[in-house]
Amino acid sequence: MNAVRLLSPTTPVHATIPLASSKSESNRALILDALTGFQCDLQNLSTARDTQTMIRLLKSPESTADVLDAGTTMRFLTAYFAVSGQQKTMTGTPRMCERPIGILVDALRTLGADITYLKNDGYPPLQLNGFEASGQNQLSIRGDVSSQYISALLMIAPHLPQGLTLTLTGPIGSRPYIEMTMAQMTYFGADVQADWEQRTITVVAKPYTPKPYQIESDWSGASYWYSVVALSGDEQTEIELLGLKPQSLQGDSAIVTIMRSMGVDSVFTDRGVTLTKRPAERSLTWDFTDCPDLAQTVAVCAAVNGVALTLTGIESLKIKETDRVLALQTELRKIGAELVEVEPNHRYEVRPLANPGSLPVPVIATYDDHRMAMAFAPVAMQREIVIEEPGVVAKSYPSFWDDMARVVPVEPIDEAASHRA
Ligand SMILES: O=C(O)C1=C[C@@H](OP(=O)(O)O)[C@@H](O)[C@H](O)C1
Ligand SMILES: C=C(OP(=O)(O)O)C(=O)O
Repeated sequence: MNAVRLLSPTTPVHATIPLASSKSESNRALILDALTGFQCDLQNLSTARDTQTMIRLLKSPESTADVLDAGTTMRFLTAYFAVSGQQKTMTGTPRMCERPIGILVDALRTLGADITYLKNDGYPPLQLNGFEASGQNQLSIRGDVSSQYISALLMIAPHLPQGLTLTLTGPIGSRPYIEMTMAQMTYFGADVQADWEQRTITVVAKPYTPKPYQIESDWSGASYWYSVVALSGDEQTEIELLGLKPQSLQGDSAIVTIMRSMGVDSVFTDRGVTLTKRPAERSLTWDFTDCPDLAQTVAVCAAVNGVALTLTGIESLKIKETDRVLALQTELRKIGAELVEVEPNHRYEVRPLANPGSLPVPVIATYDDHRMAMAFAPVAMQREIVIEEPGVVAKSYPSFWDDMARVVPVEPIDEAASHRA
């Protein structure tokens, strides 16, 4: 199977969705557990491929760690293997080998790691050759490329002989992910303090304390269900998402506020959150610096519902699973909208196409990016749509299509078979 056809709903939309658990929380918990010597009872770990890859590689005796396309797994494991003195080759998919890692490697080298690049400077694959603490405990690090470098360094910092003080330079992207890291470290007994005015984060040398830890459902995965409700034409639509809490470590819980403007009410219960429809606003401006993984969901939803959306803070999308800005620009045209960069300051607008003509059933390419597939799927609430390479969702939300089938008809298309016939 290499595509799915989604048809518009034929019955009222009332569904309970179990959701995957957070791969971000899971991958942090796994590194912190490893640093306690694997003594924690981690509950509700994600079934996401990124997390399953982390679990497999943490305990693998093999000398090559292939992280596939998992950014956090690459960045967190590089730091963990480096400071624990393991000799490993770190590699991944061709796209992973185009995603920068030089900022993290430079920092780890300053701390005492011996790391060499096997192909291109600044990018995987890498060879980790061992660790001898340099005694250095102060580092400056850019905050505007990926917060994952900062999270990776923070998590290993309690195990450095003199702890670590990071000074963040430039704008700080994805800050809630840094705060998630700090909160999970604190839970496991670390002494970590941020002074956001001074732009420093200080970690004391002190081992983690093993404890049980329960991982929350995934707010990034929840965003697609918000879009389903926003795009539903049925005023009685109701979707219950299990395992989400109002006070979350995940910055992507900002979807509650964004989607309030775009026509979705959220009511929290002791099981999770129930989504219903409310009147939508006609325009919205949102800065995605803190929640880059929501940008695709919101852009597609705005395009279909005719909300005039202005997006800022989406520069980091260019170095994720694909160039997500380019991918959105190409695929939004198939549903009659465009994403236009408006100078200055990297502002983008989602606008209806000037001359859409009569558009055929959109066939959406997914560029090895789970979020392209999941962001476009809710379009089915309004019109038939085909999503190519649906298996991409396994990166973060393997049961996505099963969950989607609770709401709309989902038909596999085997293109190879149709060509053979
Ligand atoms: O730390 C994390 O778990 C993540 C941080 C973000 O990456 P950047 O910090 O590179 O923006 C986010 O896009 C990614 O999906 C998960
Ligand atoms: C960007 C993502 O993940 P990562 O950077 O961990 O590959 C994502 O899940 O959208």
